[in-house]
Amino acid sequence: MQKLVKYLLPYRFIVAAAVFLIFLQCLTQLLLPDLMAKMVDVGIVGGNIDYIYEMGAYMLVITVFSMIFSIAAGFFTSRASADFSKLLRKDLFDKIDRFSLEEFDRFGTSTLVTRTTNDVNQLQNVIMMMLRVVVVAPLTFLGSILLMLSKDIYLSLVVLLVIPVLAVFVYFVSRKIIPSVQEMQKQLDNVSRILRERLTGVRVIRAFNKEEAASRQYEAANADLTAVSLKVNRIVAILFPGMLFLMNLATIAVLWFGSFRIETANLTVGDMMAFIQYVTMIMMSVVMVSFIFIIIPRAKVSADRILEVLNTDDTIPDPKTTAEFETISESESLSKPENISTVPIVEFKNVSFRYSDSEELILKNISFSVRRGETAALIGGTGSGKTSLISLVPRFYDVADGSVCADGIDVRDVPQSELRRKIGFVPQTAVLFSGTIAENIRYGKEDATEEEIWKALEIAQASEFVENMDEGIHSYISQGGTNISGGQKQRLTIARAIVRRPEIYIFDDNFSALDYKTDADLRNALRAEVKDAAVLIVAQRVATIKNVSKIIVLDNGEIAGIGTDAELTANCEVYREIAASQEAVSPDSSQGSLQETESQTDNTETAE
Ligand SMILES: Nc1ncnc2c1ncn2[C@@H]1O[C@H](COP(=O)(O)OP(=O)(O)OP(=O)(O)O)[C@@H](O)[C@H]1O
Repeated sequence: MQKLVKYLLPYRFIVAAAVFLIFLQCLTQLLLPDLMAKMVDVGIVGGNIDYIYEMGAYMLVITVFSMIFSIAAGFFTSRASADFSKLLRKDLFDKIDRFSLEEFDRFGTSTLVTRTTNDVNQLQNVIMMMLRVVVVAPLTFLGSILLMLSKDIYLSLVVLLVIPVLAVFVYFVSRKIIPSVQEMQKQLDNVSRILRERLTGVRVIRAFNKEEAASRQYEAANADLTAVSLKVNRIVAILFPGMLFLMNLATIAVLWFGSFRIETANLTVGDMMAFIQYVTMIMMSVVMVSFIFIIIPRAKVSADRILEVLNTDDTIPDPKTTAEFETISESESLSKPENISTVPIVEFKNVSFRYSDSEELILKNISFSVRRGETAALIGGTGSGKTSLISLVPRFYDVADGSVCADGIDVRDVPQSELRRKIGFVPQTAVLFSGTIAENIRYGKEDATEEEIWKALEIAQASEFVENMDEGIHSYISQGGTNISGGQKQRLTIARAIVRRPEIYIFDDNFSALDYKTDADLRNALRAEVKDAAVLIVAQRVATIKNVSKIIVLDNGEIAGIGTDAELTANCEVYREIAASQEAVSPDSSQGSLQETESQTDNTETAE
């Protein structure tokens, strides 16, 4: 937890001011019992009304000051703790933002959300309390004891005997809380994970009439969380009445022994009343410390969870010494075709790959290359490794063996931002963010003009439906793109990649969600636009990739064949099987074949 203290350092002056004000407030509190004792002994017992007024006025002024110090300290502590959590949340967000997909897979999204929100809030609350307690508790404790001793040593011993009993009680009860608090945090993660899945999958749940099963699962998780919260609260419920009991016991002891001391020694009634106040103050400081015992373990759990994120080493770091891509301007590259066709823009050299959580290789010995102006289509059964393969190009994951090169340079040797600048990636699941269509498209190119946006939409076959929207490209997309159709969403994500004018387009099975005509129109428009770029495309339908010069057939993580449709039909058993299975289930598949819709010119230059 100490490691997180650095987040308070920028606010050290605010913290210092808060601590100083709390210190002053504490001193004023310690003055009051003695003034009250004097008021009782001289004013009440001695019948001196003026003295009562005088002491009363002192006490009033001190109380007002105490209140002012307390309010000002409150402002400063809340300021420091709020700023602390703002800074911590920012750092957490920045760290998570840099995570590779491997870390996302490892942590899971819901726990990252809880850590950035709930756990940071826990720490914020703790800091607010701690700033007060670390000053008030020791100062009140020691101050009260010294003042007590100055009045009557014998009576003080009675009180001092009760304190260790209280401390031992607090220690043992608090120790019981720590594991339960850790468990509570885990259960909270579980509830938020289930809630998230249920909410995002609400359509599937309804379509399959699984509401009951879903609510049973949620109820079970909820019950687990309730059970562990109850356990923690039960312990807390024992702690406070227990402490109160001991406090009352100490007060009774002071009254009992105090009455003897009044008779036998020279203890005054006022001093005994002050004694009772000191006892209360001492006990309250112990209560405060015990409260720390409860909140510190909670905060420790939160701090550990936050530090786990902050200390996670990037599994995909940028290289220390970076290579640089050769910049070939567009005009140059177009005018010198030899420049652009000799070095493959994407090359896989004996690549093997596994996810960090599995032993098994997902890709084995993959070698192929794609040149500028060339399209390569990946086809293969479900789970054959197509998505995994294309994820290696933007370096979402690192290879286990071999290498992936972009423009002749290993992707591990260039900064990721440089690498990704070359790539227009369209993920399998269309993801849009809350904001306007233009804002979403500008994720691809920050400074894209409206003209460029419309052009990209046109190529992606999205301009028509955007035109029909009330505010065109300034129409608002609600969270996750729920106010547009799945196909429309998909086309917008394609436009987002196109606006970037990348050198490498990667489409992860995005066209199979479109109808055949839109699919064909989009490919035609794209082919005309991306003459200079390489296109890597995951496809499901053989019929739509017949014109592609390089079809890569994946089977169980291995390349089963590379070639044109004709070559593969002649030589690749897996390809024939895929084609045959699709013809068998889709008698009209030939209608959508690009052979019929595309005018093929040069089979090395076609965009799928
Ligand atoms: N993040 C991950 N962690 C662990 N294993 C994964 C992960 N993603 C995919 N896999 C596994 O890797 C294998 C290949 O998955 P991949 O998604 O690459 O296949 P695919 O060919 O794209 O499938 P589909 O056509 O269904 O999209 C599968 O066995 C899958 O279970």
